[in-house]
Amino acid sequence: MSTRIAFLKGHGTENDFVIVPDPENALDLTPAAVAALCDRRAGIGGDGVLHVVRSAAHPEARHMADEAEWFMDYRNGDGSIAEMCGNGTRVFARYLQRVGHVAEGDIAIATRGGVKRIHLAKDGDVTVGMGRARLPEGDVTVSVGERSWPARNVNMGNPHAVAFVDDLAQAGDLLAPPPFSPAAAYPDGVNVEFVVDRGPRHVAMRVHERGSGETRSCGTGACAVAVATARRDGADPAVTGTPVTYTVDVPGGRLVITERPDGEIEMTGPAVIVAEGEIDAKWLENAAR
Ligand SMILES: N[C@@H](CCC[C@H](N)C(=O)O)C(=O)O
Repeated sequence: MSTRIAFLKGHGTENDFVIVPDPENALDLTPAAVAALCDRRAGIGGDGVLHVVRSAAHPEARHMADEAEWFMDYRNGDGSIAEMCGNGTRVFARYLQRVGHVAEGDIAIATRGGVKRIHLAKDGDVTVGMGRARLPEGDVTVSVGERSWPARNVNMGNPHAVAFVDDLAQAGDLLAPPPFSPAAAYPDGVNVEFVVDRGPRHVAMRVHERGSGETRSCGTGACAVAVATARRDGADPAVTGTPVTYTVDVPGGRLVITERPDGEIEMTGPAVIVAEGEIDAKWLENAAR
């Protein structure tokens, strides 16, 4: 193995990622190695890792290789695997553009949540087709300390609980995952969004992400919030035949989410690469154990 492994660092509305290009899927990125890379003191630091692999070289993505050459093997900061990462898809696309794997315009990438279509402007925002939301039936409750709120269960490929609160400060320090019930609603854990109104079709949120803690933004979370807010507001594009757009402010910036009458959701926001460097392979090998 070479003694140096290339990496880049990027973010989308301050949801930040260590990008590890590994076209032939040669690296052994164990959960411990991912957690070490994401460690903000002893590692590089990030909410998660975007492992960049050719779809044809990854057992989970081979079936998508005809549609999308590149697979976003996303990992949470604690090393766990998640089905989807919305901000990650934008940053992943920006990386592919930067190194010349794709040109600006329309591209496709493979994710565990299926193939995602992305529109990549040269320097501007990136738009991702996020697919449809699923809204499983059943009451869900989330709590922080002594307070509890009813939450809407929204699945964007990954699970979300969306709670409307009076003030985002009610979410507290979010150092631990907010407890939820019933446990059966989310057998694999959940991302929890706390939401307040900011104006017509404009909300703000904070999020505690499964596997990463409180982050400055969550793209799938913002989509879940837009859909939950639309239904609360009595807006359903499938019924009215008219697209609905919400602006979702996150601590790290702003995302714009549109739900179309066919249920397809589009998310638009920034994606920035901030640095490139080399990882010491020996350090990573030790961290991987
Ligand atoms: N930050 C991401 C979501 C990442 C996955 C999530 N923590 C999970 O475990 O489902 C986003 O932008 O969507």
